Amino acid sequence: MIETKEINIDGVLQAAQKQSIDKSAPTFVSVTEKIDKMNAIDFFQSGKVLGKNRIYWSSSDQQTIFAGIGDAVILADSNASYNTIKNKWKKWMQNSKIVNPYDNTRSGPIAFGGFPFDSEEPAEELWRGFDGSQFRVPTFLLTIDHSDVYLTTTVLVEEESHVDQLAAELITEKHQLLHVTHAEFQDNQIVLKHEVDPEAWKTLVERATEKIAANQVDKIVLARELQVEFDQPCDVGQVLSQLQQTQQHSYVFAWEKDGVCFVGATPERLVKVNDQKVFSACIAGTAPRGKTVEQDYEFGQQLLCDQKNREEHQFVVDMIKQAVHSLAKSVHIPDEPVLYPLKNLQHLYTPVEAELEEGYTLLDAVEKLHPTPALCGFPRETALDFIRHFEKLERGWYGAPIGWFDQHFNGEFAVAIRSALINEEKASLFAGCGVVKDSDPEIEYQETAIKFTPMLHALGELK
Ligand SMILES: C=C(O[C@@H]1C=C(C(=O)O)C=C[C@H]1O)C(=O)O
Ligand SMILES: [Mg+2]
Repeated sequence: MIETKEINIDGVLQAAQKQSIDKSAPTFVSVTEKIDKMNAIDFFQSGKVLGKNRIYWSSSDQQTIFAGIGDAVILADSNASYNTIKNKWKKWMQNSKIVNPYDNTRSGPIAFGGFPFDSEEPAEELWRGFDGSQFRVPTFLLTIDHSDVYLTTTVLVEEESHVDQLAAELITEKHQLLHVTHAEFQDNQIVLKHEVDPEAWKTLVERATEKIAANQVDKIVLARELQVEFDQPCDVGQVLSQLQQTQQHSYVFAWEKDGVCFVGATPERLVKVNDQKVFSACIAGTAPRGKTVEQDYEFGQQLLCDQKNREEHQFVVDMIKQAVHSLAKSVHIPDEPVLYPLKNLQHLYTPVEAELEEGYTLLDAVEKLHPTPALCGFPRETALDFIRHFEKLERGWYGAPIGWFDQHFNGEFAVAIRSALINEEKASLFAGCGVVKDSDPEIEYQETAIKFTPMLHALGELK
């Protein structure tokens, strides 16, 4: 049984309404309480009953986990402007009533969402509804930070709001979410699998290598799609549970909108900012895991010495270094990459640490960094142009920044790879790879095939 500390939500809402009347503007109300231990995926799953949009985020070390239900406040911009999102958030924070007795910003009001991979690509068929940049502050947010568990309730109170009714609704819904003893999960089963035109994709890789050979560009990241069908609507909670259990060292995320859910387990941090300290990461260059310890070691050593993979990696390091230097000081980047082991494959990894210059925020860093050569290529504009014209896939939020920020723009964004867009009985999976001058289309094809596997297994691939 979960006991929450008594907070007089009625009283807070009434005070907020007074504030709304005084300012002739709605008030952003956020109330945080500490609660007993609760499993975040159970919380996510219980949100299904309320029929509201859900979000999920687990940091790659699983020390910070969020699960959110409902849209209390939406920050969106169809042009995917970073500034618009920043300004909208600042405005809400100025018109707010925040009750958070805990000295932990992850427990207060937090916005979750993402920017598209390419702000100039319209959201069409597949990504309908995911146009532009979109963030939301969930009505109910469960935060698990190390061993502390919080529940933050957010609501807008307007001059005309019926606060008694609002308070009653929130209390009922909160009860429904917190008092689930057994969240129900359903096994997913893939019944159909379709790779979208692999031959055309290999031809495209060849075309990219020709462009590289002609010295028009150095690296282009090309992605492809794999479509699957289930025997019944896919249970996203079950997918998250699988990803969380199997994909260590990965950010596990879900962002649901009107029954369509973007889900993934990505190893790639774009940027994290905490009290002006910046952490970014260069992840590019890939090898499979070995079947034995010896073989695994051998593959790892080969990867570390492999010219082609080192080149793929170095473009990312050089660009991130330059971007971070433009808004931060005390930049620390090791000279050599190390291995980043995942369940099915291993990458070359170079961590980046720095201190953000005053006046810059997390969103400035995201804007500067995205898209890195890990997802796009180098030089950026030429690679982007190639992707726009020749890649068949509608990328949407694949390869894009997805993450969260708090009241003071502390937060974290990951790069949304190793991901899938789930729409009831159907899902599309995405995987890409860095094409450089020595790329062989067949080998790149196999690399993307391995990148699909974690998601395929989590979705219930037919064994
Ligand atoms: C593009 C993806 O991954 C990127 C490409 C990699 C590569 O080609 O070696 C490795 C990690 C990421 O930088 C993806 O997983 O979809
Ligand atoms: Mg590669």
